[in-house]
Amino acid sequence: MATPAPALVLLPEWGSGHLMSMLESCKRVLLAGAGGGREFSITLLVMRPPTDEAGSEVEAHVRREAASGLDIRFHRLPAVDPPADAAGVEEFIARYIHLHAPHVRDAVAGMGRPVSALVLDMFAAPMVDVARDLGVPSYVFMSSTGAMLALMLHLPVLHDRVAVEFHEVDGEVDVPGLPPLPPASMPCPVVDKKSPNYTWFVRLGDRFMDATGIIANTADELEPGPLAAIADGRCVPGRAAPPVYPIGPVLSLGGNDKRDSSEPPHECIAWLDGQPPASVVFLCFGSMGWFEAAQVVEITAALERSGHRFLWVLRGPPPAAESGTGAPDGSEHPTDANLDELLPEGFLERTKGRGMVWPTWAPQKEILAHPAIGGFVTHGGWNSVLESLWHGVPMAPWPLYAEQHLNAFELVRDMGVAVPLGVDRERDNFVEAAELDRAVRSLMDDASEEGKKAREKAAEMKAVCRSAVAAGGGSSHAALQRLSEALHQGAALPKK
Ligand SMILES: COc1cc(-c2[o+]c3cc(O)cc([O-])c3cc2O[C@@H]2O[C@H](CO)[C@H](O)[C@H](O)[C@H]2O)cc(OC)c1O
Ligand SMILES: O=c1ccn([C@@H]2O[C@H](COP(=O)(O)OP(=O)(O)O)[C@@H](O)[C@H]2O)c(=O)[nH]1
Repeated sequence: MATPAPALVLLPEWGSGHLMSMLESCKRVLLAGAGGGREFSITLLVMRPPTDEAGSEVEAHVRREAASGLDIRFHRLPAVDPPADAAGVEEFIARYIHLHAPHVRDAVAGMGRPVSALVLDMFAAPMVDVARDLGVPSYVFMSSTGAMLALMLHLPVLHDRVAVEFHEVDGEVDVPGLPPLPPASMPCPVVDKKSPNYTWFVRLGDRFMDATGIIANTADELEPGPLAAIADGRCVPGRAAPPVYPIGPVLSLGGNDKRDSSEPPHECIAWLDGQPPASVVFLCFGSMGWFEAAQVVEITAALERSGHRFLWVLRGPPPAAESGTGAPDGSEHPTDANLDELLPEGFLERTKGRGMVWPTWAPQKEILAHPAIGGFVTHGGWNSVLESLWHGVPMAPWPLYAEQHLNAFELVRDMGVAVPLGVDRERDNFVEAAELDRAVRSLMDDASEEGKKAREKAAEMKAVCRSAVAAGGGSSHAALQRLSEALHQGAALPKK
């Protein structure tokens, strides 16, 4: 009897940005392997998400992927009780995932076939120990930037070197491979060293070092500085980091992404069809972004003043925002906005013909692909950034949560694909109307030198992204081949 194809066993965090980006990346491994005579199968370990909303999203992904025709199996892990005493979101996620360790162990041990990798979400990195005990390789999947990866690997070193809070540092924070970092660009989980979130991030960075490899949704040419720093062993002096495989950009597909060509276009797309090329600024803030009424007023004032055409995805507060009882994993989604309540009187009439406000989930990838889009005001989530770069759209980053302040810094200062937007981090990332107006003009005005540079750089990055994943010489394609080979070589039957 033929030996079954070795398995890639995936343990994603349940959030769509993490789960789909890991799965899409591993599907590429599957397809690359099949082309090179290296067969793999995928088994996705499904944790019961901590909220019903996340549960329904995961189920929708499972149903769709089960019907994809690829060799993807789903293994539901037994439910565990969520930690009741977690003080922060990242702590909650990491601890909740870690409680599944015995079930992950049982699932991998019982695969009944060689295992090429236990592929772990960044929040699941401590489970490299499970893989080691079973004698199978472990890979961390980094759904964020190479810069965030360099920072996380370096964090245990920074922890020893920098005794004070980062905002108390005199000057900037040095992370190998990055320009000196203003403390205001540090990611949310590390801004308070007394928080268990910080402790977890130090621990996660440390455990990344014990993985067999790291799969990253980025490309060598997009982030040469941080990726070289990691490869040269500069992030943790005296210790070589695991090999990093930058196989991106992998654009993650969500549930609403695939439109049948026989369907009429989405309303946003139909509206864009009537706009001149590169004339519309698109504003959209990820799966969790929403604004208080006072901020909405500032945005409307800026959009009225700038005079530019706009498509604005405006969402309302999540149901729990009023009661202050958010989801423990921080994943509560905004509601559909009530435009009559949120927008100042007369705004829609005054901007009629040149502006559209869309109050619910929008087809962001399709929108960014539309020729009418000339710029993107984005929260700077890494998936949104990759989608923007894929289509050569310059950005103005408005970071809101997670690692997005770091992403914003990298986009403006390192990659040059974005114009800066002044965000007041002390005031819940508030942006004044005058500042948004200035940034939109800078991004969109033909005469703006700053915008011109960002547009040119974004166009360059579009070419870079596409050539990186191209067969026959693309750096990400080559990384995928190296990864496929390493996975093929490393396959081992789990020890019982
Ligand atoms: C990458 O660094 C961080 C990521 C997160 C984080 O946490 C999270 C938790 C959930 O339960 C559901 C989620 O969807 C979710 C998403 C999330 O980060 C997003 O990940 C994207 C990449 O896949 C992207 O980079 C976005 O910018 C993120 O918003 C949290 C965190 O600390 C708060 C991180 O440092
Ligand atoms: O109205 C929306 C809002 C978001 N997205 C998609 O949701 C993902 C957001 O991921 P990102 O990493 O940018 O941010 P997160 O939501 O995880 O913070 C991206 O693929 C977007 O295209 C979308 O399609 N429509």
